[in-house]
Amino acid sequence: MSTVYCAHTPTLPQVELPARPEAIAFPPTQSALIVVDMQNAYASAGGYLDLAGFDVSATAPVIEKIHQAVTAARAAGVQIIWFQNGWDSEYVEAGDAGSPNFHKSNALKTMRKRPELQGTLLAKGGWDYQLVDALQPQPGDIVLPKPRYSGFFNTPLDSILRSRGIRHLIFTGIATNVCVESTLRDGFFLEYFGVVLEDATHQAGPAFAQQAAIFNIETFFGWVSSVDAFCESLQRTQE
Ligand SMILES: C/C(=C/NC(N)=O)C(=O)O
Repeated sequence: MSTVYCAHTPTLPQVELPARPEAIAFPPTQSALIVVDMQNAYASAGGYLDLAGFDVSATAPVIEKIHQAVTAARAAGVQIIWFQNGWDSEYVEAGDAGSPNFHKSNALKTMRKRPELQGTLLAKGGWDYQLVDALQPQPGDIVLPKPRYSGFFNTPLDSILRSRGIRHLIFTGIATNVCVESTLRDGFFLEYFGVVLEDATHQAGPAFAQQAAIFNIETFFGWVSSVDAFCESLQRTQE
């Protein structure tokens, strides 16, 4: 089966990553590994998703897979970008009743239902907002706060990427069907090549939400691979 190459990066050394629907090549120095919202809110018992009734019992292996992907990517010169989703503790950035986010955010809805949680969920400075202890940024990584599901909306992400010549985005994190898919889709419209490492992601909601997101990405917006394939491909190019 053929491999997809970006026509604008032909002279750089390329990593060939086995993926679905076909292999994709990317130059490590013009690629970013994006870790989406690996905060206590999304990955820890007692965090927002858990309190809102979503199952977070299977996030430990995802954290481990992300750790492996980040370590391999960093060693290969891939830019690491950590997203952190949330708002100021007064929730001004979340929007008021004039914003659909006010009505659709399950974090905001949970706090309206349980006023004792007000000011805790996804609030900057709090435990819920923090990245999980096992995944911590290192010098040279970029940490990007974002106020909505897509990492491209109202953030400097596009400038950060374009100023570094980055065209390839490799996605990990939670939730596959919300912030991962939203950002990958926006990236597609902005001419970024998006790959998701599926075993380093987890959905918010039932298993079919993961399957549908992966189907959408594989079929319409990007490519799907695994952490082992990613690490092995990077290793091969460094030998
Ligand atoms: C449901 C949800 C998902 N966020 C994400 N990081 O994918 C939310 O923020 O409410």
